[in-house]
Amino acid sequence: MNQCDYLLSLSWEELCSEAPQLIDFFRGYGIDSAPGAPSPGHQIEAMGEDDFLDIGLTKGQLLRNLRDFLEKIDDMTRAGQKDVRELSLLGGHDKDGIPEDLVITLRRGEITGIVGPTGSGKSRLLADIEWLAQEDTPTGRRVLINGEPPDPELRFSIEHRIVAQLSQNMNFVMDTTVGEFLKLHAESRMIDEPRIIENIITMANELAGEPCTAETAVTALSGGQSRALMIADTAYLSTSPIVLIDEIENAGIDKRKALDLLCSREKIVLIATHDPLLALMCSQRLVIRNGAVQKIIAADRDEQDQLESLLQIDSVIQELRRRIRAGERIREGAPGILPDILGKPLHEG
Ligand SMILES: Nc1ncnc2c1ncn2[C@@H]1O[C@H](COP(=O)(O)OP(=O)(O)OP(=O)(O)O)[C@@H](O)[C@H]1O
Repeated sequence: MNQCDYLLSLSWEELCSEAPQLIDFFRGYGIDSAPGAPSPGHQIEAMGEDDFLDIGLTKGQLLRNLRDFLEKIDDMTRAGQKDVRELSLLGGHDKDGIPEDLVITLRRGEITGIVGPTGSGKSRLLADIEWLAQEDTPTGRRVLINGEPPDPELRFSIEHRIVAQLSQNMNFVMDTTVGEFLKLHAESRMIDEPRIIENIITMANELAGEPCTAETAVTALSGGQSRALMIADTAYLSTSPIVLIDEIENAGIDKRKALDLLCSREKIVLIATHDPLLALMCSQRLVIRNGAVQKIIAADRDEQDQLESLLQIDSVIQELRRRIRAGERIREGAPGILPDILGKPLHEG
């Protein structure tokens, strides 16, 4: 029995647990689980000429659409499982054409920072990865997946994208609510789990601090809330194993939680940043100058100690921000703020 015949032989109840996406497919043609209806297969068999006229298809076309739909589900499942274990970057040249001495392999669960002066080429490096460059971008770099050049299907496919990009622009133009937006995204991924939407909203609220609900209009989200929602959405719904982030420093979100979340989902994360905290949270950082990676610095114990001190200072800034937002005055010696931290000098390095 082929997959299509098998699914048509299932009862509505069995279908609900084995292939819930098909329930909506059948409903789209008015074939629904009415009381006493044994299975969609039986209902299709019982349909007369007039019924097919009503839905504007012949029985053959309906079954063909069903097969196409099943193929699409298979495709998406395969894309989600596409096993990207490693991402390698091979050097091209800097802005003056001088060769870039770079061979690096990034693995899942690793966060790599990209640092360097304004205009040095951080976003360009992210774009090279997004395009899975093959000496065909201004830098001449090559990107390998699991040690090999990616096949063209992977490079140019819209559905099978293995790279998710979180850009600096997070403006929504859609007139919809957070819940509907996430539902649409989940449906487009053929994921039918209402809990996932709840989890994404809960996580976005943990990251942003200012809560939104499923009923909040996406156009009413602040910059920080939108960024937090996109990060949580990427972590839970995106099948892309590689995540690129261009600057989250000004978004007012909990950066460490955001990185921990992406890391826990076993993604390969690259983040271009000017923020010392974010840079130090990475497992390693690429230092870019004049369009080329000049140095790779791995995180070490000393820097992790510095990070702990910086995080304390950051928590003071966050607390100041919270109090100022709440309309409070800031007084010297206010509990929990200045004296605790200013007495602790940073280690010199
Ligand atoms: N190796 C290279 N060869 C030629 N052009 C390059 C190279 N690297 C970067 N560029 C170009 O230099 C310009 C600045 O690069 P980019 O925008 O990536 O800088 P950035 O570090 O992200 O800057 P910012 O910190 O301001 O966001 C872009 O036009 C980019 O295409």
